[in-house]
Amino acid sequence: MDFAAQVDERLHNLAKPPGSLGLLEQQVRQVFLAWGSFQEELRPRHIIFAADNGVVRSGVVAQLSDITYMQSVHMTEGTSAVTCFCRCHGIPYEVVDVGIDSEDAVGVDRKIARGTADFSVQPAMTTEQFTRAAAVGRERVEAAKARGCNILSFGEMGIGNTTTSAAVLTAIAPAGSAFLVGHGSSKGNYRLWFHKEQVVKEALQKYEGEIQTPEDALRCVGGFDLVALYGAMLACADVHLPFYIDGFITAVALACAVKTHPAVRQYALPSHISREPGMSAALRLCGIDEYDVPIHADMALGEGTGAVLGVVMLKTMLYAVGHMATLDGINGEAEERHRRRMEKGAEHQDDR
Ligand SMILES: O=C(O)c1ccc[n+]([C@@H]2O[C@H](COP(=O)([O-])O)[C@@H](O)[C@H]2O)c1
Ligand SMILES: Cc1cc2nc[nH]c2cc1C
Repeated sequence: MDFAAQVDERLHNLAKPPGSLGLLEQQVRQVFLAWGSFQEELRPRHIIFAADNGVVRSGVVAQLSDITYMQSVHMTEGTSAVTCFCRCHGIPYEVVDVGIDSEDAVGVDRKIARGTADFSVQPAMTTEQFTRAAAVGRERVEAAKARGCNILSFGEMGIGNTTTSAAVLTAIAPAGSAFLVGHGSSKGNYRLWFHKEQVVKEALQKYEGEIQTPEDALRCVGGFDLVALYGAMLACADVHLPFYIDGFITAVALACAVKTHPAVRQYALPSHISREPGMSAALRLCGIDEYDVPIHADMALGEGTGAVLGVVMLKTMLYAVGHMATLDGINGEAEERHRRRMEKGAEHQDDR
């Protein structure tokens, strides 16, 4: 029996109606297949790539870009949403500074530049910067693997990165795809939203001749966080490490990675559906349907909040797989109990 058949048999034989744990079962199945073995313990790590985006100078966000630096510092101190989620569940994490606009680095210092260039004026980064950012992602995954991690979750922090993600997605999605640009962290600000759409549209016209591949799109209109995520996801496929994506930004990085190297899909687990309108389109490019996503909770924070919740669900499910009674066992017990009850019933009838 090949390993996939063994996994199916094991899950099918848990003491519950087959398939009744829905996506939890499907995800634990995917993780066993990614590992190529049954492992009982989850050794997670959450990796957050943080960077600033030059396109904020085109007025696409309402927030100060200084929030990238401040929130990344809070992450290292454990006082951001995602790092509270991690601490609550004992999940180790790291913040990787791939390009925060600050003199001092935050967390793991892999700063490539103090933010990207404004893509409405020039390509977001040079080819050399692209290569370095992708290598940072790969290096962090290899380091996690060397530490013995068997599951990763990815998050990001970067004011302006819903604009870079929408621009990359527009470049790689089928022509004419609608609703790829969203409100980002400025929910309900329609003036900003229209402007953002315009900035994305004009940039894609500007780089039309230059963008042929997902990598071109990431370099011209992406960000260092997106590129590091992209490099990290490619590396996960190479070292057989399954990983959870989070919201819109990580979904766009995944769409690029799957387009470049389709095997990445086998290692990628969706966690939640972001409120950003482009989320579903990005997932569909990866072959993931909205119904394949376990958490529909109107979240749109980023940082990897949904991804960490995915890890928590997986840990719960893995424990259940390791400790649940079997269907064969419970069926046998039920038959035995039934037989004894019938015998008892017959004895009572004899008594009468
Ligand atoms: O992950 C998402 O789906 C998501 C949706 C909206 C906002 N965000 C977070 O908010 C920031 C980007 O929003 P914005 O408006 O500055 O482009 C960035 O730090 C992301 O982590 C993240
Ligand atoms: C406060 C704040 C926290 C964030 N975390 C991720 N993106 C964010 C954007 C803002 C504005």
